[in-house]
Amino acid sequence: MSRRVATITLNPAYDLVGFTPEIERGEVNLVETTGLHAAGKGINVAKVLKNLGVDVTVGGLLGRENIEGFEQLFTELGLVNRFQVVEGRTRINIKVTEKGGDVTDLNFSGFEVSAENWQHFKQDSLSWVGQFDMVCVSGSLPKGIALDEFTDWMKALRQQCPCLVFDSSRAALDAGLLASPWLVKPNRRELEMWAGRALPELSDIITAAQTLRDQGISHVVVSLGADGALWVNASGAWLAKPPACNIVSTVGAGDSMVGGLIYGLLMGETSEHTLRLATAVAALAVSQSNVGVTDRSALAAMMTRVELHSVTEQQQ
Ligand SMILES: Nc1ncnc2c1ncn2[C@@H]1O[C@H](COP(=O)(O)OP(=O)(O)O)[C@@H](O)[C@H]1O
Ligand SMILES: O=P(O)(O)OC[C@H]1O[C@](O)(COP(=O)(O)O)[C@@H](O)[C@@H]1O
Repeated sequence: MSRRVATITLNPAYDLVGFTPEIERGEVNLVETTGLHAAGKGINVAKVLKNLGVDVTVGGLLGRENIEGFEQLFTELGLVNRFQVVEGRTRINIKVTEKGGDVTDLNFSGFEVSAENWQHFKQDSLSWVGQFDMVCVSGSLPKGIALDEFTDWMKALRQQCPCLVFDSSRAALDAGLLASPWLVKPNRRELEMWAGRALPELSDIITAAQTLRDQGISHVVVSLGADGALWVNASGAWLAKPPACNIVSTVGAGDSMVGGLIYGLLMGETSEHTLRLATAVAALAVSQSNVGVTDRSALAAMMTRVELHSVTEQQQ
């Protein structure tokens, strides 16, 4: 029986989120705490999907020593928990928003994964991923997981579940892309790092996205921060732009977009509708301290404010 969606987060995090008018480097900065959330990319995606009414299973690796906040979240949201517990602590990441809306991320390192942990995780995850309509792998890799091991696991995952969604950065992004996932969502900076060059114009981004498509990736969605997102697939290319938003925290904006994309695709919506929805979900996320869709009417209203157009050959 199909079990809808599973998200896998190999390196989750508690996000300590706060606000200070202006960060002064090398000085003592007083920060107003806006939240401490059990998070990490796949967990944020799962939260959005669950809010939208989709059954979600969450998996990956979690540190034993500070697991309670995650267990509480899974129970509260009714997420099916398939995380493997490893020795050590899940990391805490610090996210500080300044008055202009800039966010500084301090992403720390957490537990280290032993060879035995990784073997067990591979075996276990590959025994259940095939039950799902879509599987989303997102985020960085903890210490102990070699890049070639990650590529091999992603390839095996792709065999089990063709609709593999992937969102990562730096070396883990490069390693995961070698498995040709079904959908990938880099942000502009991540795409530039993968491409090894700056991508200043929309046409540069489209060219890089097409290169990824040529490598067997069906859907390439490039998120562009306040400028919105570009989606390139076999049917065309579209650009969505959100309205100007009051920024509380952009943390989880990308994850919210991934959640919206998965939701639209799962529901069989068109690319246009799905991109509009995902852009609206992400716009709501930046106006709050945490991710999630708590008000469906606010989402519907935000969708009407997203500007969306097809990117024609001429514009490309
Ligand atoms: N300042 C903003 N105003 C409105 N929407 C935003 C803003 N920043 C981000 N978003 C939305 O969130 C999406 C993801 O943000 P982005 O910064 O590109 O990704 P990531 O969080 O992965 O770095 C964007 O495509 C956009 O739809
Ligand atoms: O796994 P990474 O790449 O280190 O990122 C982890 C961080 O990304 C987040 O999932 C937020 O991601 P986005 O802002 O890209 O949506 C945080 O919850 C977490 O602290």
